[in-house]
Amino acid sequence: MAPSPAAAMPLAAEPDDPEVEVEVVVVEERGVKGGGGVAGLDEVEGLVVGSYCHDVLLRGGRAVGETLGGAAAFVSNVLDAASPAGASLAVVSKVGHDFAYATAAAPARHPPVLCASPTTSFHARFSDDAASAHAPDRQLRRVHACDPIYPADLPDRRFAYGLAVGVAGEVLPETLERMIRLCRAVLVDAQALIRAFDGEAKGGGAVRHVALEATPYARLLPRVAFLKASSEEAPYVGVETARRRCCVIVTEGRDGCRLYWDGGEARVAPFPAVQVDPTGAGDSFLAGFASGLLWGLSATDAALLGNFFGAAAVSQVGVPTFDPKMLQAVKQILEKAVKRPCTHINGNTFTFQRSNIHDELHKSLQEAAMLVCEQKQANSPATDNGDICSINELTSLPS
Ligand SMILES: Nc1ncnc2c1ncn2[C@@H]1O[C@H](COP(=O)(O)OP(=O)(O)OP(=O)(O)O)[C@@H](O)[C@H]1O
Ligand SMILES: O[C@H]1[C@H](O)[C@@H](O)[C@H](O)[C@@H](O)[C@H]1O
Repeated sequence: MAPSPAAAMPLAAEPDDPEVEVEVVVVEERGVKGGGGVAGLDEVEGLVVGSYCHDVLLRGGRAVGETLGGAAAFVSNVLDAASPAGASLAVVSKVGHDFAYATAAAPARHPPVLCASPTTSFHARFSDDAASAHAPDRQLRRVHACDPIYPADLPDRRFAYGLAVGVAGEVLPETLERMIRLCRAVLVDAQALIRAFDGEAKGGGAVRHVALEATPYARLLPRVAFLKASSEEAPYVGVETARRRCCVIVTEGRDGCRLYWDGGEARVAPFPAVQVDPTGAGDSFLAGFASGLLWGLSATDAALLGNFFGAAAVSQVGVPTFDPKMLQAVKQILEKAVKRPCTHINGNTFTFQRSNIHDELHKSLQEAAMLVCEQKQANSPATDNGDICSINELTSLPS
């Protein structure tokens, strides 16, 4: 998998920023010491910033499920499961005293900060006719909003990479800027930047989108490595402008995803899934993608891992539990595929183009994806992932 110089892009560090220069040296030293994990990682730490939340799923006017939500929960779930040995994670998340999932796997591993305000909560109203893969599959209302995450809430140390994954406007522009200073490479979910909330009248504020260019986040884009948006969010991101500043990934539901960088683009094929709940697909995609970069894959190859975990996420309600056999199979595939003992997050540049192992990697992961489908068929609908109530109408959520 030789890096392609034509498609290489420098990391988003400001050359005159002394803080960032120090970080480059420290992380590269860690990376080349090697010998730790399969991809040669030795203590590569990631930073995930975004709050856990409560999700209430509604259909036909009534609640059909209540689950742990928040991109940080889905993202840390995938990164903990799929990263190579030697990679660790710090999660900065805020919840209120009413938080119902402190003992669920992700928050138990990465405890949130407790605030006086209530836990962020969303009502997701599913329509009966989400026919197109690109149609909005649900209407979201933010019912409660926990405190924002301030720059001072971030740990005062350096990270190999960071994921800005707010759901309710909690990642402030100054917090993203601090992340950029602390992390060698930052990956951002557009939903953290472009969500606005209509009047918080009774019943909460409907989630809508604003143009990224009109937000204070826009000026930070040249220092972001990857920006992920769903096809619904893409028009607000302005892909043609944004791709000149960073690599933009647009997820297209069951159709997979597309990557756009300055000078090229690629389509990455999806994996089969039995969809029961689309919530968290984008979050799981982004984390799968980041773990692909950690394994040393090019961006287009890493997007395969994004599609893989996006598909796995829609197969379960709430934060998914992965079959250990499936995870073992995925890691074996990656160990076999990745020969070079380095990670692109630790290198000086990212490469974007598909490598010559892309198709083979897709085929092998497809076999592992079948394990997810088999697991789904073997399990009864209720999953043990911290649901408040079990949901019997799972298959009636739109597919
Ligand atoms: N039905 C599906 N079958 C297979 N893969 C899917 C399906 N739905 C989603 N995915 C995978 O998950 C990725 C993200 O999905 P999608 O584009 O729907 O994100 P999203 O709208 O941001 O999701 P959410 O906001 O619910 O987290 C897709 O790019 C794809 O790889
Ligand atoms: O739990 C979900 C999930 O994190 C989604 O990605 C986000 O769009 C929703 O707002 C949130 O409720």
